[in-house]
Amino acid sequence: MTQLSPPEAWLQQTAARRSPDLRQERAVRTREQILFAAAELFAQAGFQKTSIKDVADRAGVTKGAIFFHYPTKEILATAVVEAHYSRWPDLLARAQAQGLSPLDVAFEVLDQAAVAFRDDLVVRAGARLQIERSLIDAPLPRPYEGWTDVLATLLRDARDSGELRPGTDPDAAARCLVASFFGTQHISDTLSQRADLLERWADMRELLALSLRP
Ligand SMILES: CCC[C@@H]1OCC(CO)=C1C(=O)O
Repeated sequence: MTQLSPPEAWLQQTAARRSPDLRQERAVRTREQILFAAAELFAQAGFQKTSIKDVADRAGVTKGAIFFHYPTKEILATAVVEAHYSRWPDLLARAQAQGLSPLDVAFEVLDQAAVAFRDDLVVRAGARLQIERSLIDAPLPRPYEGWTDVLATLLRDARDSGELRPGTDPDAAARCLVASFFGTQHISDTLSQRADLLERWADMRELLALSLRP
């Protein structure tokens, strides 16, 4: 007697056969589910204290499903760090779409980054993994350089439009902005899990604006 598939399983198989995209959509959803579960655990416990089983349990999938999408924990951590950096181009585009001056775009994008570092789980996880990068045997993206380049370009535009204090080196100022933001979010994370980040960043931002504007 042939074992009949239960109607639900059969329907799913039929649907999958009918629209291969359904299988692909499900794979994309599973991949995202795993990434967010990993981000949650990496942000809370860090790389070494998070196991693939922990991620599987949190995502509600099997370990096999994880290894299918992310063959190693290092590859999974790299995907989280890459997702962290993938947030910034949209943030910059939104800041640039507001018709602000170059210097005001620089501050706006960092203001919004502060909100993301406080509220966005993937951003928080990526920041922690970068701190723990020496423990992760994988070629993670180099930290800080992307932000430094973007801010240096904005500050060069600010200089060229007379918006920067005369004699200010845009590249040096960009490095100072990155170091100031990094240190502010790191101290806030250590002391309050970033609960007070917006207030701390507002204090730092005020001092930086005073030193950068003519
Ligand atoms: C904007 C400051 C730099 C930023 O702060 C935390 C972190 C994670 O490594 C960063 C990066 O790599 O760009």
